[in-house]
This record gives sequence, C-alpha cells and structure tokens, in this order.
Amino acid sequence: MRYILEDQITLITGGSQGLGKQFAQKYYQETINSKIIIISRSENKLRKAVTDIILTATNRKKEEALLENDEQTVHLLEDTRNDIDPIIINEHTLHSTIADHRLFYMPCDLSDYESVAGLFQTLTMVNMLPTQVLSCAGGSTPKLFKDLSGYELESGVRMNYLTALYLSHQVAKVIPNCHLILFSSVTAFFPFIGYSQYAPLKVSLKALVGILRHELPHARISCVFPGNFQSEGFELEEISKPDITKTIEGPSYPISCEECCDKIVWWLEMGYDDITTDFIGWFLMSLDMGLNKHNNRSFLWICQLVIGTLANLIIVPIYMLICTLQIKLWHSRQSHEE
Ligand SMILES: NC(=O)C1=CN([C@@H]2O[C@H](COP(=O)(O)OP(=O)(O)OC[C@H]3O[C@@H](n4cnc5c(N)ncnc54)[C@H](OP(=O)(O)O)[C@@H]3O)[C@@H](O)[C@H]2O)C=CC1
Ligand SMILES: CCCCCCCCCCCCCCCC(=O)[C@@H](N)CO
Repeated sequence: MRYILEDQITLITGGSQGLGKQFAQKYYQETINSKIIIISRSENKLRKAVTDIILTATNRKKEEALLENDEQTVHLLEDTRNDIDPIIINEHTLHSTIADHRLFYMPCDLSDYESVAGLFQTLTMVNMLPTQVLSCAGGSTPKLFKDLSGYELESGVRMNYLTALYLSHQVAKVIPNCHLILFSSVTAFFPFIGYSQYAPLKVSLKALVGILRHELPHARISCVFPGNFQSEGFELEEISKPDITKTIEGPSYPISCEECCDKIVWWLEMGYDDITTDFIGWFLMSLDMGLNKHNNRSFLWICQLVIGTLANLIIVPIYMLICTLQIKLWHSRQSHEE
C-alpha cells in the first residue's frame, strides 16, 4: 500500500493542535481532493483549528495571487476569509455539505469505547470511512512517579493508550484494509526518569503494532517514534519536567511541528513503517531491534542491527554507568535541598 497525500479520506486524532493539526494543514494545503477529518475532545479547539487551517491556506493563496497580480482571485479570497464556518460531521450532516468541503471536525473522547464505536457508525452512515487513520492524540505530564496524582496517572493511560487502542480496534473491525499510523515515542526504546505517566503506554503501543501486523494482513500499519518537537503539549510538559529528565533527553533537540510532520511524510512515502524523526531516535531504535524488527521497515535496518549489536556490547554499559551516576547525584542533591 503506497502512502500518498492525494485522493484520501484521512482521519486525524489529536488534530486540534500540535502535530495532528500540522498534518491536517499539510493535507489541506498540498492536495485538491483529499478529505480530512480532525478529532479531539474539545469542540472549541477543533473549530478554531479548522478556521486557522483554512485561513492559513487562504492567506498563502492570496499571497501567490498578489505576486501574479491576479486581482480577481485576491478579491474572491478576501470574501472567503470572513465567512469560514467549520463543518461538523454527525448523523445530520448532508451528503451535499460533505461533497462541498474538504476539512471536517468531530468532537469525541477517544478513551471511551462507546464513543469511538459511535464515531465509526456515523462515518459509515455518511459514507466517509477513512483510507488513512493517524492516531496522533497523546501527551505527557513529566514528573517523578510519587508526585503524580491519581488523576494524572489515569489520564496518561487514557490519552496515550486507550485512545489508540479503541481507534485501532474499530479500524480492525470496520476498515481492515486501511493505512493505520500510530504515534509512539522515542521513550518506547528508552523509558527513563520522569516519564512514568507516559513511556509505559508508548511501549505498549509498540507491542500492539507488532501484534496488529500479524493479525491484519490487509492493513498497512506504521509506527512513528518521534523525538522532541515543539507543540502546545510540549510547552506544557516543559513546565513540570524535572531537570534530570531535561538533562537526559538533551540529545533530542526539539524540532518544529512542521519539520517533524514533513520528515514523517517523507519516510512514509519512501515506504518505511518504523519511523524516527532525529538521529538519536534512529540510534536508540537500533539498540532495540529485537523480534518483529528484522525486516526492511526502518531505514538501513541491517546497519541498525550491526550498530545495535556492537553498541549494546560496548557503548550502552558505559552510558548506563554514567546515566545511573547522574541520577544518583541528582537524587542526593534533591535530598540536600529538602
Ligand atoms: N511533542 C513531543 O515532543 C512528542 C510527542 N509525541 C507524541 O506525538 C503525538 C502528538 O504530540 P503533540 O502534538 O505534542 O500533542 P499535543 O499535546 O499538542 O496535542 C494532543 C492532542 O490530543 C488530543 N487528545 C488528548 N486526549 C484525547 C482524547 N481522550 N480523545 C481525543 N483527543 C484527545 C488533544 O485535544 P483535546 O484536548 O481537545 O482532546 C490534542 O489535540 C502524541 O501522541 C505525543 O505523545 C511523541 C514524542 C515527542
Ligand atoms: C549509548 C546510548 C546513548 C543514549 C543517549 C540517550 C538520549 C535519550 C534521548 C531521549 C529522547 C526522548 C524524547 C522524548 C520525547 C517525548 O516523547 C516527550 N516529549 C513527551 O511528549
């Protein structure tokens, strides 16, 4: 199954902000026929995202028209700027409305199974079953385990695992021949201090992907393991993130959402299905090749196997000595401060 942006019905969870919104923007700007459906819990955020995406695209077209001295198009575009009415998909949405638009939103809490099943019923009813599904919803609250509240622990499981789990389940049942793209994290290869609310769920996604690839022979299942990138969620996580977490993840310098999205699209188009977004991510994946990875799903996989084997023997023990020492020192400094 080739990955192309054009001529698709693409469903993007977490499409109201960050990387999900960036993907929606890319499809909207770079295709003519593709239909895009963004999903998240907050209807307000979704409506704002749709308006933003259409405005940005319109402004860009206007700039192009201005450069070409095409006054008629400029006037036309100025009119559309004032009356953007974001389109919701529900059981009442008319087929003609769907035919006339390309970007839609559906509010849904994806960590509730019945809501996800309802969402797919609606999509079936309006004849908008997706050909590509991007499971971008997720996020972390980095803190020490003991400092997390019960609510934060639960929302980690809901946001990062249940959303993707329930979505994948509906995909398996309703559209078993589609392209499913799950978003894990580099922390799936190296879970470390500060990410207890998050990394275990991203590890679970990696396991789920392995199993779904066995069980769904007609689907294409991709798994993205991003390093840090700047998003609304990232800004928030920086506030509660312990220093030691920032120190350890230093080598994963945050890139922009746009760069991150473009890289992922490029790798998907190249046919890869285990995707990282920076060098350190690719390197950490090579340390974690293991079962289910010995194939050509990731860039230079044979090379990863060799590098991984050597590094696991030589570099990892040294690095882990240093890392353990860093953490020990940090703990003792903390207890002095108290
Ligand atoms: N930013 C980073 O550095 C990294 C991020 N990642 C992963 O990449 C993905 C995108 O990250 P990023 O752009 O930073 O995310 P953000 O935190 O900026 O956005 C998260 C999105 O998920 C939606 N969402 C959260 N919970 C639910 C739910 N229960 N049901 C439906 N929608 C939900 C939010 O909308 P709403 O609040 O309206 O529900 C929002 O649109 C995530 O899976 C993240 O874990 C991986 C590695 C690094
Ligand atoms: C020989 C071994 C060398 C090892 C070097 C270790 C470097 C670790 C880099 C980890 C980067 C983690 C990014 C997390 C992104 C993420 O998921 C969060 N932003 C949550 O959203």
